[in-house]
Amino acid sequence: MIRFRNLTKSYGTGRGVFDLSFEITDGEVFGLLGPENSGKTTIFSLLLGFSTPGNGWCSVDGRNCHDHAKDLPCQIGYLPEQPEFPTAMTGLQYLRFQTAVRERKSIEKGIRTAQRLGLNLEEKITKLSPMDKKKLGIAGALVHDPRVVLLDEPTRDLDQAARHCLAELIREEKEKGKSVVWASREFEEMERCCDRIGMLRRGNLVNIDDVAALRRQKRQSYILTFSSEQEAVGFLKENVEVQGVCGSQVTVAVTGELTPFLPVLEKYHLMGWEKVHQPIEVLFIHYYGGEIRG
Ligand SMILES: Nc1ncnc2c1ncn2[C@@H]1O[C@H](COP(=O)(O)OP(=O)(O)OP(=O)(O)O)[C@@H](O)[C@H]1O
Repeated sequence: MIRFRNLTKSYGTGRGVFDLSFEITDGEVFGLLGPENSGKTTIFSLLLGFSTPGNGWCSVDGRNCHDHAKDLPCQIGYLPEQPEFPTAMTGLQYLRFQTAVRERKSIEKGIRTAQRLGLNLEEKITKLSPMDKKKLGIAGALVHDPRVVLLDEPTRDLDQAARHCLAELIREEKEKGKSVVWASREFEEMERCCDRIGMLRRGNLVNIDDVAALRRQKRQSYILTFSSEQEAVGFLKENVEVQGVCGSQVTVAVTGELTPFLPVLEKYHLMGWEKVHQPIEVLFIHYYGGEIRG
C-alpha cells in the first residue's frame, strides 16, 4: 500500500507538487497522467526517498519514504524515463549488480523478463539501442521482485510487441498483489493497464477516477473524409461539434462513446476517418482548462 498525505515539495514559483493525499492499494496499477512539468517525476523522487518533502509525507507499506530511504531500494523497482547504466557492463552483469545492491541472490526474474522482451543480455550496454536499454531498465526494475514498481514513461522507445509484453508483465505483477505506478503524458498507453488514473496539473491532483469513467469523459477529434465537398457541406447541418472544414474533409470532436455518432455518419458517403493525436490537455479539456502546458 502506498499512501500520500498532504505531500508537498515546492521548488518555488509554483513548481513542484502540492498537498497530495491519496492511496494506491496492493494489486492496483495506478496511472499518474500529466503533461510535461506537472510533477510526475517529483512524486517518484519523493517515493524513492531521493528528495525531502516540504510538508506532508508518503509511505510504502506503512514506512515513511523519507525516514526509511535506505530500505526502499529493496522494496521498490524503478524504471526512469531514460534509464542510465554503467556502460562497461553487459546486460547480465548489470542485472547481477542490481540484485547485489538490493541484497538479493537470484537474478532469475530479471533473466526471464529480458527473455520475454526479446533482449540479448550478453550484449555490452554501449551497443544497445534505446529500445533495448528500455527493456534492460524494465528487467532491472523487476529483477529483485519488489513490492512496488514505479514506471516513468515506460512505453517510450518500445515497439508494439514490446509494449504488449510490458502490459502482460505489469498485469502479472498486479495479480501478485504488487502496487504499480505508471506515469505518462499519454492516456492511450495507460488505459489498457491502469485501474485508476490520477490527473496532475501544475503539481496538483485535479482528479482521480477509474479508467472506464475517464474514457466516457475523453474528448476525441476525428478527421472525416467525405466523397465530395457537397457531402461535407451537407454533414455540417448535423448536430455535431465541428472543429474545422477543408474541402471534403471535416474535423469533428466527440466526447465519450462513439456509438450515438455512427447513425449520423451512415447518412453520408464517408471515405475514411482518422483519429487526431492530441495532448491530454485537449483530451480532458474539462480538467486542464484547454491550456496546452501543465
Ligand atoms: N530539482 C529541481 N529543481 C527545481 N525545479 C525542479 C526540480 N525538479 C523538478 N522541478 C520543477 O518541478 C516541476 C515538475 O517537474 P517534474 O519533472 O516532476 O514533472 P514531470 O511531470 O515529470 O515532467 P516530464 O513529463 O517532462 O518528465 C517542473 O516545473 C520542474 O521544472
